[in-house]
Amino acid sequence: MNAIVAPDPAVRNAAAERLAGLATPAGALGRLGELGVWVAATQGQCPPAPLDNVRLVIFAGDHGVAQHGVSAYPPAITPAMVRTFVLGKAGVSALAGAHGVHVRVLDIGVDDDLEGVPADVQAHKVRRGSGAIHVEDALSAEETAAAIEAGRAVAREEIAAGAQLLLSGDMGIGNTTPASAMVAAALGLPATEVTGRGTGVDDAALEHKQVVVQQALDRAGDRLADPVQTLQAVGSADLAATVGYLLQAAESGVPVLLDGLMSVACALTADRIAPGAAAWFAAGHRSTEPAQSLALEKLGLEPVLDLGLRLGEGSGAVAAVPVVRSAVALLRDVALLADLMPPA
Ligand SMILES: Cc1cc2ncn([C@H]3O[C@H](COP(=O)(O)O)[C@@H](O)[C@H]3O)c2cc1C
Ligand SMILES: O=C(O)c1cccnc1
Repeated sequence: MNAIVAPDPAVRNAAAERLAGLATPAGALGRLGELGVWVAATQGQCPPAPLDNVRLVIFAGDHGVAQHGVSAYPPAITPAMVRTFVLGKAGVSALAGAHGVHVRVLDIGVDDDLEGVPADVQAHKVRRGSGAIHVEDALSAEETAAAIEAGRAVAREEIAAGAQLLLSGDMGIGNTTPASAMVAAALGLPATEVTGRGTGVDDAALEHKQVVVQQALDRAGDRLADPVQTLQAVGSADLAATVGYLLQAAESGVPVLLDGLMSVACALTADRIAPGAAAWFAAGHRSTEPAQSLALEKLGLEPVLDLGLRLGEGSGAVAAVPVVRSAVALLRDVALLADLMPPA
């Protein structure tokens, strides 16, 4: 594990100074000002460069626990949606098309052979489906390491393709159950405080889902004190790959815009593995899932958008991209007040 170097503090100061000197009233740009300063610090240059190459990776996988009444939808949706991303017809595809974001979908642990989809979608596949976490480990130790390394390799590929900003997305029926367990493990909270409705389960199913999450936490016991063991016991292949992707981005000094529950649960886990990683992350949106807000609070991240969105796929991150680009444009293109005033 390489140490995380923080975004450049000298550039951060220079950017904050430039922001304060813009031809606007002090503080008038609000959160847009702060975001621009963050981008500049992550780039190590002020003014920051425009974000022309923004890249989303959707990590897909199935979850054994989805066979046990925790989702409003059947697992067969997962491979169907992978095909839909490939066709560019999912919710996030529409947003990415509107905002010029490159999308890549990867089958990390889908319980299907996905015959006919381009081979590169399965280039990093770890296994077919992850274990039902309330009764068994999600992964073996070897699979956990392989999934984290797969995510790291994907981040390196995206960075080599010129990524200036990386986004993480998820697809996998049942995945809000392991993601909630990961947040509970990191924060030491009981299932009742973290578990939400995911795709929209009713009251009875929510109660059952809370029991299932708590069973997973109790089964894992002391292993939850360790973030990698947490992934092995109550995570999944796709979530472990997402953690590797986020770790590699932070280590490589490439900023990340986070999405909803799965993305943020993985960011929290990455920051447990490599403290300081979160300095490279910004939060795209606030999801309706309680665990997502709890994790954002722990990471000290304030979401850019709050739209009541609970789609996943990276949609909340992609929706926030124009706001981040706006922040960059302001810090780059607004005159300095001092340059407008006649010399004293
Ligand atoms: C058609 C459809 C498209 C989706 N796109 C993202 N999700 C989202 O919902 C799932 C998580 O919720 P739960 O844990 O309740 O199953 C994940 O697949 C997530 O990406 C979808 C779900 C459905 C049904
Ligand atoms: O927070 C999310 O991203 C989310 C919430 C519900 C279902 N799918 C995703």
